[in-house]
Amino acid sequence: MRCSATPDSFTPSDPASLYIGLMSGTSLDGVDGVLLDSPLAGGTPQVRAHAARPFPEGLRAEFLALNTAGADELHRGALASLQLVELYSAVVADLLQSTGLKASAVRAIGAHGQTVRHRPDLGYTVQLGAPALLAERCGIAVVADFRSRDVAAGGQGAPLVPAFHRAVFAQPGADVAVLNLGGFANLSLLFADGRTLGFDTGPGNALLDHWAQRHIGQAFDEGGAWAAGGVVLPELLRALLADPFFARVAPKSTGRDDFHPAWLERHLARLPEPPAPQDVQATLSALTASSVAQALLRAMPQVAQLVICGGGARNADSLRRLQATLPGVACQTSDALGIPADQVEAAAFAWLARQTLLGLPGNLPAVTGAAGPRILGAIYPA
Ligand SMILES: Nc1ncnc2c1ncn2[C@@H]1O[C@H](COP(=O)(O)OP(=O)(O)OP(=O)(O)O)[C@@H](O)[C@H]1O
Ligand SMILES: CC(=O)N[C@H]1[C@@H]2OC[C@@H](O2)[C@@H](O)[C@@H]1O[C@H](C)C(=O)O
Repeated sequence: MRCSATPDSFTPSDPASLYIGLMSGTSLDGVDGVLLDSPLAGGTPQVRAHAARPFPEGLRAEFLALNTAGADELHRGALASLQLVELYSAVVADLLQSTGLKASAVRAIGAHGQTVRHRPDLGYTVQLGAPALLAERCGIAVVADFRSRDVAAGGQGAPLVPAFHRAVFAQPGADVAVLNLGGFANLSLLFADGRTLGFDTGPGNALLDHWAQRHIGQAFDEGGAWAAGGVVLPELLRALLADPFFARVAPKSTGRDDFHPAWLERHLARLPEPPAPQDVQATLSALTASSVAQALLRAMPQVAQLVICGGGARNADSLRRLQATLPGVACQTSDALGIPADQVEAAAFAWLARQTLLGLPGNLPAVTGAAGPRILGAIYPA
């Protein structure tokens, strides 16, 4: 368990301003939770506490397996959802304990759930979880299933974080881009004139994690040190970047349905000889950086600032490659702007739960392509 809170006990901005956000993302590393203080009167939302718990290995493996067709999926998915709630409840308990708050002080929990399929092209997206059980366990209202309403309105259901990125990272008079480097990567473009755009750019860490697990037996490449010692294979990089997803115009979103180990294997099999695994890791890292840079420069050529969040912000090799592909852009992690990189997504889902309870839209139609703004999610009362 990792847990931190603001050092002194705090008084919330107003009695209805505290929300918890729980994020278990596509990299399948575990659950991040934050307590967000987002005053009714407005003002920039503040993270007051953070807690994180890793997935037990069995649950991680089961969620990974549930990303592809398999036997008895409904039963297995239901059981995995119940296990996820155990982890979610533990993170909520950690947050309450570290802040000394009672459950009744928290207005709602925004629980993302675990994405196991994402097919907006077919009209659905699936985030596993058991929100009724979470509400029962915690005694706090839960908002869940954030993406389906946007998909029902013809949208991609993702990315949903751009509106929150605008609330916390926009700077008056500046064009700012925000990159979430999770299992997959997405950009938010915060234009100085008030417009916000955003889309998924492709793989973030998911393929890097897969390759590191397979060849060095580690869940991820710590600091990107292994990738940094490899040599980028230009022919492979060109072939990977030729995937039609990268050229598609937004709105667009992606996930393990599109970029998976078999996709990589198909490309590797076409090389004249088997590459050194470390060079493949370097090439995958270059793929993330190049796909982000290409998409960013196409959509916001004048960009001068890039804020990086998500666990990939802890990968020095990824940061170095991003900076090298974007020489004119000042790249910094979100830590420098007040929200540590691994807390931003959880904070976004706390904020989205707040939007829902206040009867406000959470999606941005210009981002997702939905027919209009929609109040997202389903509410499970305390
Ligand atoms: N110290 C580190 N060195 C290198 N990589 C790291 C480090 N810490 C985290 N990561 C990377 O970040 C990933 C986790 O990122 P994060 O939690 O933001 O993803 P996620 O929320 O699961 O994904 P998504 O945003 O796609 O839903 C890990 O799987 C790993 O690849
Ligand atoms: C379907 C799904 O879970 N998508 C995630 C995933 O992880 C990154 C990228 O792909 C993004 O589109 C989205 O998450 C972020 C938090 C979002 O919705 O903004």
